[in-house]
Amino acid sequence: MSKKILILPGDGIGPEIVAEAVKVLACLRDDFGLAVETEEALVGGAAYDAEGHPLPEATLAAAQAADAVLLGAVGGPKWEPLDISVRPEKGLLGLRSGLGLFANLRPAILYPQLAAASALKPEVVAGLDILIVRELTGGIYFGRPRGVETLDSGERKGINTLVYTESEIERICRVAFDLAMKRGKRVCSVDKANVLECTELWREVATRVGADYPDVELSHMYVDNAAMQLVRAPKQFDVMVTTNMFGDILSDCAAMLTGSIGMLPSASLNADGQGMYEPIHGSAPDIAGKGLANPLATILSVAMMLRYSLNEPAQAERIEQAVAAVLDQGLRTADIAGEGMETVGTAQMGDAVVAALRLLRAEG
Ligand SMILES: NC(=O)C1=CN([C@@H]2O[C@H](COP(=O)(O)OP(=O)(O)OC[C@H]3O[C@@H](n4cnc5c(N)ncnc54)[C@H](O)[C@@H]3O)[C@@H](O)[C@H]2O)C=CC1
Ligand SMILES: CC(C)CC(=O)C(=O)O
Ligand SMILES: [Mg+2]
Repeated sequence: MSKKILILPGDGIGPEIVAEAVKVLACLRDDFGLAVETEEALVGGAAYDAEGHPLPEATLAAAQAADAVLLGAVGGPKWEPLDISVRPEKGLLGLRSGLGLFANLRPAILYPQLAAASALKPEVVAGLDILIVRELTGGIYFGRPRGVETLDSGERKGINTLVYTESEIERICRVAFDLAMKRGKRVCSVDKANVLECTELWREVATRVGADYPDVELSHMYVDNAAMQLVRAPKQFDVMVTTNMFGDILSDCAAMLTGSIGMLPSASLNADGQGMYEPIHGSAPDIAGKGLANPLATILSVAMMLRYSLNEPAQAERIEQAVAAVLDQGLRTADIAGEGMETVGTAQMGDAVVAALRLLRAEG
């Protein structure tokens, strides 16, 4: 039976990069027998404009009914004047919480072909392969109370709250330890336990969970130091596990070690293995509509979908091989091009990945 994939292009560069990922999916379906069918729906600013809400009920229902969701990005200056409760980003957060996608996996892998594009010296990043495991449905992005209140004095007060229960911390830590068992057997739990009680609890629970994984070496690091260490000596990390906001920030930082934020895919998983897949970047309003965006993070997100939700690891590997092949050919969007290198646009890059896939088939 065909697996159902819901496609949510979103805003800004979202539709441009998703179109390339859909070409790749279509190639796997037509040339490699992948049994998938796709359906498209609105989310984010596009949904707000059409229906007055960034996450229409029909979109959430379609996402819940799908085997997996592929999302581009949401948001942009057009919707910034809106109240936060109806901004495009709220649609994304609603999807994450509505689907229970508490585990966000953000691999930061340096393709050797892009060593020169990394923000760090080649000898510091060669072979880089970090997995950031970010808690995605709790923490300060969801905590209550929240909002802006007006005090008796007339001054306004902004409030957001960092909240985690023990069970929320435990389940994300277990995901991190289980994944570490299949990788380098090291987990670094990132917190701010020196000042935030909530993350003092995080550290305690991470330590308790770690006791169930005697083969995994657990370390703890404050988030400020972790940001610095990522830039100083990133290869000390294998799996990093952290809160929603810290993981959001650290993964953008890690992206630059791989050459560009346009290279980092992600998987957001719930307890049933259902997932949403998206690049870690946003809607990039500065380059939207220009055909300049790098579609590889979105294409690599399809590979993660095949691996984590559709149980098609061989198809996932094909995509990864095809991406490596186009990089070998020297194809570069502007964000990963070295000085003086020729660049290609979004659609050319997507077409090249499809051509590389077809070549793999021809080569048997
Ligand atoms: N998952 C999502 O839908 C996310 C949405 N956003 C939203 O996106 C909008 C823009 O946010 P920013 O802070 O500017 O972050 P951004 O990630 O959209 O862009 C940051 C910088 O990276 C570049 N960039 C991003 N993706 C790229 C790609 N595929 N290829 C080449 N360059 C790329 C952009 O051109 C920009 O210079 C905001 O409305 C924000 O709320 C931000 C992050 C994630
Ligand atoms: C709406 C934001 C929380 C999205 C974001 O920056 C992210 O998930 O990386
Ligand atoms: Mg982010």
